[in-house]
Amino acid sequence: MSRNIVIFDTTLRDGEQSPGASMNLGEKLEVAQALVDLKVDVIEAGFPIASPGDFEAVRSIAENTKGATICGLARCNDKDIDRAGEALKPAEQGRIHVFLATSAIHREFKLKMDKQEIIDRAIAGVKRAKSLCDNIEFSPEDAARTEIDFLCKVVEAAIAAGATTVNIPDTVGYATPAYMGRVIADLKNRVPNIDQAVISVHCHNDLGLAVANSLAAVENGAGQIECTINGIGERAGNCSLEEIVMALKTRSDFYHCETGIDTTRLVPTSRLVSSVTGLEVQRNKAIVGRNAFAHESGIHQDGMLKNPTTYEIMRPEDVGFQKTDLVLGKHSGRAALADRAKSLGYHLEGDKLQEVFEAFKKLADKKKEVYDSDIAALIDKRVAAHDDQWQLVRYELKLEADGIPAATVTLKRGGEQVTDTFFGGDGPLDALFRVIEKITDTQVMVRDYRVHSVSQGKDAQGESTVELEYQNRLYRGRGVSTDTVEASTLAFINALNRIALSAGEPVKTQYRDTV
Ligand SMILES: CC(=O)SCCNC(=O)CCNC(=O)[C@H](O)C(C)(C)COP(=O)(O)OP(=O)(O)OC[C@H]1O[C@@H](n2cnc3c(N)ncnc32)[C@H](O)[C@@H]1OP(=O)(O)O
Ligand SMILES: CC(C)C(=O)C(=O)O
Repeated sequence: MSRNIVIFDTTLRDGEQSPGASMNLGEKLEVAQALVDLKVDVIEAGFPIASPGDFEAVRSIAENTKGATICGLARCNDKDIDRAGEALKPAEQGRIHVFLATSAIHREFKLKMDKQEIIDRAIAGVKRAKSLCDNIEFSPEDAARTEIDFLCKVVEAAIAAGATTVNIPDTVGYATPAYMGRVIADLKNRVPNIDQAVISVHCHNDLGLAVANSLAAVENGAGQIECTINGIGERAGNCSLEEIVMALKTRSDFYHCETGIDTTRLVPTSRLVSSVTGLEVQRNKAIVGRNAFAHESGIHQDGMLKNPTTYEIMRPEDVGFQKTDLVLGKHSGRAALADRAKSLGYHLEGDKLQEVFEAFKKLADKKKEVYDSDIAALIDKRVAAHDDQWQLVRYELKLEADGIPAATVTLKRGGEQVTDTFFGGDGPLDALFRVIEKITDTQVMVRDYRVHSVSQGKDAQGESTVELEYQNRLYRGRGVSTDTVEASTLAFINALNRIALSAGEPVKTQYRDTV
């Protein structure tokens, strides 16, 4: 049976503690709504005593954001707790999160309290918070560096005083997975009232282990994970929400746990947080980085085209990316090149594929990434290099006395030059296309046709693009000229040449002499 793990998001509190990540009220409300859409269970909206702005952010999120528990942080003193209680008043479901450090280092140097004072203060703080709100979380800050016997005592006292969630922070990212797992197992085994509260973990990433430590905690019985979008937070950050959620989902066979997160919202939420905080997501960041579903090497791309499960353990659509990205570069092979060419409207195989592949490898040695426009240019250059391709010599358009268009076109190919005329059609351009079909002996359907200006002024260049259907495949053509009719004619011929290049000899078809 699957166990539900509560996802506690602290992007707006610990995440905002990343240097330079401050968000204004409007941005915080927007992020809070995105977190609701993502379906997190708890949103830690801020630390109300920290400033009037933080108080107003927590109050306003409590008032306006429905669909998640809204939490406010407080030190273990009356002023902080009362301020948090006040900010959370408008919430449908509120939670006060009281923290007090318990490790020897923090007791001695920071708080200057002995063990008994810590226990007494924790009990008093939880009781005060409980008088304002039913849902209370208590965190023994720096728990991972706290003596385990003392930690058990503090946790037992906090639960007895009314804490409904006990959060075990690895405040300085000191734990390792086996160690974190053991702390949680010890609390489960040694604290008599532990089952009266949810055990939570809050892991920092100083050793790059925040997600691994959180997973180890889950494996040993933790029921809540504290995390942030993109893993932002104090210093090296916190456990990344997207990574922990996808680890639990992808390895549900091992953890037998689930979360309520709508994982298709992960990428949009990551982008929103990155844009409001100004903290960029590194390209190779797991789950949401630009390269997370990008493949550049030929062997991987070939495997991906045969079956995506060969090189992907998750589907990009499941986290909110549109699709896998097969990036063409110096490590790519023929399979990926042919696939990309196909998506651009060319169909390469055999010798033609080999010829373009050799030119592609030379280019890829010089360029980091080969873009679609590079591939199209390579293939088009090959088209132009062949004198077995049709070229426009001249064209003439007239309207006959009865208003019927007449298009006369001269095309050449190698040593051959052909002139022909077509009368009729759906207009002058249709007449032009028909006569070209007649000369080239190729019958196509025009699926799309566009003209737009690509430069400015009276002598602006017009660019025409056409999309032709031929034998159930689409071929695109492009033409540029200051004369838009000529641009359209060139685009049509360009597409017909691509048909010839890709499919070998044009298939002879009957010319349609009626519209
Ligand atoms: C691990 C964490 O992430 S905890 C959250 C950290 N986040 C923040 O600190 C962000 C917001 N903080 C702030 O705006 C300010 O620090 C404030 C407003 C909370 C406090 O400011 P100040 O009153 O000027 O105190 P300052 O920050 O200099 O020092 C912290 C004081 O809180 C005490 N303190 C620290 N933690 C606790 C606690 N959990 N319970 C009670 N007292 C605590 C410290 O001992 C120190 O007290 P002292 O001045 O008597 O030595
Ligand atoms: C307040 C606590 C949970 C915290 O942020 C930490 O210990 O890192």
